[in-house]
Amino acid sequence: MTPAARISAAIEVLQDIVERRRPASDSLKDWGLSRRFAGSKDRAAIASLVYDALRRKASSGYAMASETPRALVLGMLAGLRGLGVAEIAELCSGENHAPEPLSDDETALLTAFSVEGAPEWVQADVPEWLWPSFRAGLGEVAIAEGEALAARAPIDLRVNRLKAGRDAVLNDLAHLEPEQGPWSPDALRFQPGHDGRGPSLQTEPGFFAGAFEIQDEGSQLVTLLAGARPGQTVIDLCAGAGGKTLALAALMANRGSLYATDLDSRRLAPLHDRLARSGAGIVEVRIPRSRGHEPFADIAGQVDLVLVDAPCTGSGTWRRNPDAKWRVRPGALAERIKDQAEVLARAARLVKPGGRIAYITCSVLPEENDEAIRAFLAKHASFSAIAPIDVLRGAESDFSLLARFATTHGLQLSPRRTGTDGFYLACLTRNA
Ligand SMILES: C[S@@+](CC[C@H](N)C(=O)[O-])C[C@H]1O[C@@H](n2cnc3c(N)ncnc32)[C@H](O)[C@@H]1O
Repeated sequence: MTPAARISAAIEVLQDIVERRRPASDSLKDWGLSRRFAGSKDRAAIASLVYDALRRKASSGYAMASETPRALVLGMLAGLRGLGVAEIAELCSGENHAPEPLSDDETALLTAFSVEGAPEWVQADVPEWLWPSFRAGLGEVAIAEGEALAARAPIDLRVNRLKAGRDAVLNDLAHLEPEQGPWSPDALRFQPGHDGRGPSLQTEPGFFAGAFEIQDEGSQLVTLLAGARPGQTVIDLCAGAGGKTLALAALMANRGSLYATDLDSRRLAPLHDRLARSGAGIVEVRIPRSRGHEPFADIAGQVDLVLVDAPCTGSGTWRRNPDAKWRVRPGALAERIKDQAEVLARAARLVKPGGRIAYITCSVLPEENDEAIRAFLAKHASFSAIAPIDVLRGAESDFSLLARFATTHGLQLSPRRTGTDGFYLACLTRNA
């Protein structure tokens, strides 16, 4: 397919997303299945165009005075990809599956492309209903934070200390030009290419050998700071596919007991292969038999660390999933706040006196972060929040520079602040 035909395809996919209110991944998959002539490179390029258009949906719509799929794609080409109006006009020839030629209005809007005077939520590309909360969480610079969350994300990997050293992995992947991650000693980073795609790390021999896992550096950092130590008893209560379980096993140097579970046992399925690859021998996966069943009743009140990687809106991961930004509904935030209270209360029953709960979200919204901790502390007098500065002091490496990202009870990371996804961590201790 020509670059112009890919743009037409992206407009078509966006039309399907809007008309049928479908997740972008579903529309892209169907498009690919029904257009067998499109190769994998075409499909990847079209997906990249669609996701880039979604990143800047509000600002492109404003600058183009329209939110039609065509306006969003044209606006994205100018606003995000930096194409000049002449280049866009050349792509829009109307011939050989290229988009129709630009109208006079489109030419004028693309020439003057600007979001000046737009409401703040538009400039930040954040849903209007979420803006007050986003602004409260990120303060004066919230527009710049929104812009950073609307940019493309790099791909990070975590070197698996159980299987390899950082230098060996750096060496093995030298052909892909890795950079050292900005914070974690275990993190390597790959910048996305011009088309938004990164290297396919999952086909590298080192990946199959378990030398590394793909994991955003923010996720690595909050796990590092959770405070797991070799020899401890640790539960990963919301383990999902186990990204943090694997990191915990490495931090514990494969010594102690590490348990993983999830309310939704289907989410744990990929963990078994990942565990085998990683060499994490201390992990026991426990599956709840029914809702309300506690698979850790036998060790309740005896656990050193309970990691609560809580279900949340995912607002900190909008760089990786721009579709989710516009799909999240107000009801979902209220639901997640209820889930967070429930899972924290459960963690409180498991942790021992003097032990710790590490509460994590991939969100930048205060309702799911400091507010959730405030509500928990109000109901659990036997717990106190550990001051963020003390959480940093307890880490194995010097993370003191992160102290400026402290909130009332925790630490807030974000693409603009730390160059990572937007993660929140608060540590609580059960008073002895
Ligand atoms: C943010 S995801 C976990 C991601 C995972 N820890 C990782 O690092 O890849 C949150 C998980 O919490 C689970 N969950 C939701 N409510 C829960 C509850 N009450 N108890 C335990 N897990 C819960 C969800 O099924 C989901 O898998």
